[in-house]
Amino acid sequence: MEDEDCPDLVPIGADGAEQADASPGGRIPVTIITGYLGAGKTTLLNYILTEQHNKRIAVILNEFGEGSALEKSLAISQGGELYEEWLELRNGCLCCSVKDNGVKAIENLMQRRGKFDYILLETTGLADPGAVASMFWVDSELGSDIYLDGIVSVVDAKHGLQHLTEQKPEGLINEASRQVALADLIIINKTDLVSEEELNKVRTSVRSINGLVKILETQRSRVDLSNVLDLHAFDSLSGVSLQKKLEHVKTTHAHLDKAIITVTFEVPGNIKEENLNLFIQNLLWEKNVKDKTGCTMDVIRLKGLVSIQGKSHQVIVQGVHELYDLEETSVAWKEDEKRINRLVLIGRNLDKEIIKEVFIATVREEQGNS
Ligand SMILES: Nc1nc2c(ncn2[C@@H]2O[C@H](COP(=O)(O)OP(=O)(O)OP(=O)(O)O)[C@@H](O)[C@H]2O)c(=O)[nH]1
Repeated sequence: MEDEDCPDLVPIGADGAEQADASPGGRIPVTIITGYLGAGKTTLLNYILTEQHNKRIAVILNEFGEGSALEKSLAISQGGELYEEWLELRNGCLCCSVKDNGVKAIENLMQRRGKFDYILLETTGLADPGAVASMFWVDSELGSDIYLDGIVSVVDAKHGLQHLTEQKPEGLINEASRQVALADLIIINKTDLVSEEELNKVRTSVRSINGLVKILETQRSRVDLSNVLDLHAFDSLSGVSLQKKLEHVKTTHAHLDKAIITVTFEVPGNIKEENLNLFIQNLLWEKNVKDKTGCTMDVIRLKGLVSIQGKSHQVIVQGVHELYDLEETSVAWKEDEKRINRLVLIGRNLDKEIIKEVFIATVREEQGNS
């Protein structure tokens, strides 16, 4: 498919002419919608596009088939008119294909800047949303015009448990679990198809993977859009809400061997930025932090608020796979406030005590100083 086939605009609202308020800095948010096959992603997309929210939304559909490129159409009826949106991303290596074609598609979209103010990107049910997120989170050329707002993962209430608990051969990750691990919002959909007991099991399973994520339960992917759009999950604006969340997050326990879990810990005191970088790089890049059995701790998502020496405000730590970022938030440390570092890690082979020990050892020099 040629460049001009990138998604067109989807006018939203009574006449489609009104622009919503610009995002901070005039940048356009990107929300990644992920979830296992048939969970209800397209249903969610259609719901968002047809709800009233005073935004003009561009849609990217990212489909990969078995061995050949697929294309998919999405027809949106709005105000009696039918808009058909197309985007085809060529198949091949998943990450490269997503990256190359995705950036190109966005570049094309950017040329129409001003005509839309939100991007929704639906990944295929088998995609690693982390690879897609990395592309939007760090690309420096695009960084100034768009930003990753959040990852929304739809879970099928009926089949989700089976997908989440499916044992993969050694070394392979369960994609459904990874999608839950990376999510900033989980929508458990199709609740009409399950009993309360079954729903509890799915909810428990989701929570055991991701102790931080907000969970909504619904039918036909109908959710209050304020929970889905403008999450600011990857920028320092989320610092305020993250603080409360971190205080309540608990370390979870694996239901299965090798399952993805959430680990959280607190360490008081100020730390040096370079020591924090060292800790994170050992974990995410060098991968030299091991569990008791010698397995490498595999961190998929990292979030935290820390107290960096010389900084008057809390610093937010964000990580997705091997990428991470530190950014000062608008939350100032109060004069009499106890300085503290809180981290949440989601991944495999995580051992809370070992990670905490490694953290303390890496930042030790600065403990107790202010
Ligand atoms: N019973 C029931 N069916 C639903 C619900 N939500 C969506 N469906 C149906 O489930 C099927 C799959 O929904 P989609 O929105 O296409 O799911 P998807 O995640 O986009 O699917 P893929 O793109 O194939 O991965 C469709 O037939 C929907 O109509 C729900 O809450 N309850």
